[in-house]
Amino acid sequence: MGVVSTQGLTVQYPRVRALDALTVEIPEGITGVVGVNGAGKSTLIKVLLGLLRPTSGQVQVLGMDPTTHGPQIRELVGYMPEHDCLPADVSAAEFVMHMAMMSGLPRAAARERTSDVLRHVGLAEERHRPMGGYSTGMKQRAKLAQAIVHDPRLVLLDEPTNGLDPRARDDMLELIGTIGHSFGISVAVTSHLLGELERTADHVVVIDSGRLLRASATSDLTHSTGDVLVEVLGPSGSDQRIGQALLDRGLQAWPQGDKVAVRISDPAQLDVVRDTVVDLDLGLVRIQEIRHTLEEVFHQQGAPA
Ligand SMILES: Nc1ncnc2c1ncn2[C@@H]1O[C@H](COP(=O)(O)OP(=O)(O)OP(=O)(O)O)[C@@H](O)[C@H]1O
Repeated sequence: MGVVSTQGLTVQYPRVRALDALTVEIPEGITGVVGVNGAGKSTLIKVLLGLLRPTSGQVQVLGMDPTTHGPQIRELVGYMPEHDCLPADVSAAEFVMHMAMMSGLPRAAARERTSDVLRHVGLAEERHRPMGGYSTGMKQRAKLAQAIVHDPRLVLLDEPTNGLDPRARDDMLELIGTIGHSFGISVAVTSHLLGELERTADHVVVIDSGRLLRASATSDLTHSTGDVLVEVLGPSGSDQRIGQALLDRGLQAWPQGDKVAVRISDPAQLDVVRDTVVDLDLGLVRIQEIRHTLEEVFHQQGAPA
């Protein structure tokens, strides 16, 4: 069984049905929960934490029902809220330590875990400064630190890359990868950007208007296009030479940046590519499979991205 499973989960607000008969399984590992703003992602997280009672349907988080076992679930689950909710005049060290003790850790253990976790998220140096003076990226990392300080089995991250510049966003995604793959904490991370999580998430759940659009392993969605990208090392113009030589040998090839894309319909054609590079006395850097991006998959299907 997955870390989260829902059956026919419905949440009706007075005017909006935020979740509509949602049946989904979130397995161990890193799962991206993707949907446009208003799709119902935050509502799902609130139900999973036992903070919001569903109108109908069933939910299990780590095998427990949040409507009856909210406190037990919150002991084993970390939560990073979407919006800025950090007290401005408190330092990250004080705040994360406080959250660790709220989760039941004794003072000495809480202090040790706080210092470890702030180091993991890259806030070791700034940990004694009031968080009001932090950049958005630092605030997001402080929110992430409090979500994992009690070493949960599952962490729910609500739009952790919101408001970050591209570099801070990449750092955050890398950190999420480390939490999920090296620390062994399962992660459910929401995003309104379909393509953002494809390198980090093992699984993708796509929600649209409170309904499940798609749930599958990321690698199943981003399946191979059947084309490869060939990168060679040699004097300038080597990519054109290799492209022409491949065309001469009957392959379909076309330039892509400073590399050459080649259509492969038979695995033996990979040998032809390799031999052609050798015959031209060029260095073969890599032959790389070209995969569909998540955005391409969904745009082809006419689904929202
Ligand atoms: N407390 C509430 N009362 C009434 N309607 C709500 C409430 N919270 C959310 N909604 C509505 O429910 C729908 C789903 O909202 P939700 O916040 O779950 O979506 P989301 O996918 O997380 O989007 P966002 O990233 O913008 O928060 C939206 O139409 C929203 O306006």
